[in-house]
Amino acid sequence: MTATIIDGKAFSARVRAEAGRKVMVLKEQHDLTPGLAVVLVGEDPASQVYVRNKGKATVEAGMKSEEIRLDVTATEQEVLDVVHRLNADPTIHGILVQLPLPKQVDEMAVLDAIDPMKDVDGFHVINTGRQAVGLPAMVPCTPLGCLMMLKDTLGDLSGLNAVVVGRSNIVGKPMASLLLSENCTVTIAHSRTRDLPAVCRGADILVAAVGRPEMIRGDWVKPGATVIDVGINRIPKEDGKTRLVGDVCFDEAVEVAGAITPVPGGVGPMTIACLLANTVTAACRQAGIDEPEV
Ligand SMILES: Nc1nc2c(c(=O)[nH]1)N[C@@H](CN(C=O)c1ccc(C(=O)N[C@@H](CCC(=O)O)C(=O)O)cc1)CN2
Ligand SMILES: [Mg+2]
Repeated sequence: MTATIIDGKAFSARVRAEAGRKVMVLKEQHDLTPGLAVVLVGEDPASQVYVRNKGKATVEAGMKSEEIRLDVTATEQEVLDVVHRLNADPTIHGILVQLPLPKQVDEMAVLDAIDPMKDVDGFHVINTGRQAVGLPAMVPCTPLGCLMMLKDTLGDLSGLNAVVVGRSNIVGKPMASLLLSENCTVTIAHSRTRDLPAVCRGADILVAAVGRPEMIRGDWVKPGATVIDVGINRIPKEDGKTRLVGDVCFDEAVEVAGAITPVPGGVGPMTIACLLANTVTAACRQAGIDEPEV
């Protein structure tokens, strides 16, 4: 039996459309236009594409979009100055600093400088802590998108065994915390985990976020499990071009899993859709109004 393919592209279109409808209500009923600022430091080609796509999606949803580009040689202070200016700008409700940053800039210092209310990436420790203890928080976009797809596929997640492979601050750890909030029994596996294939085989929900192309094989997957592949790895093809693969060997896993996200077209598109959703949420919270029901 082959798995159901979870279509992140179609799902993300619905999330984006919903954000757009909410923006329309906010404009009409509250004279509020949510604004998102994205800061790009340097010229990393993939980051340039993501930032361009974020700007386009923001405008398509009817929001204000501001893009700030700094040279690859920018100092930490220059990046902090931009963040401070955006923190003080009342037309900007969401601030995102595209990662990775050049090595002379301390990522933690920059993320820590963003006003937690405007932290639409959900990377500020205040938001990490608030989410962990069950308070309203801004939730990181990629794990939020994964959770939406899981709930759409499985309904109630209570009591399911979830294994998250990877312990990064931007995906693995927040993903595990969100799954715990949904009453899953959660294991975070990583490079030091003993017998990783056996750990994965115990998972009803398997989230792969290690950044290693096709590391998770078909025989690591429990029959019928739901597999969420966060990996985006560009690998060389024989013709000299490249192709995109996930952290899961899709062709093997699709024969075993109950449902699986493809790469591309799975988790990736949900990241940008959730960014729009988070910007709407941030704008409403800053204005002290309930998020519109649409
Ligand atoms: N400040 C942040 N930096 C980064 C984040 C983030 O959430 N916040 N995540 C990633 C990059 N990223 C968004 O920024 C992102 C990655 C991939 C996709 C996407 O749609 N991927 C497509 C394939 C695209 C391709 O062909 O390369 C897919 O999976 O279908 C969207 C956003 C790191 N930095
Ligand atoms: Mg750095």
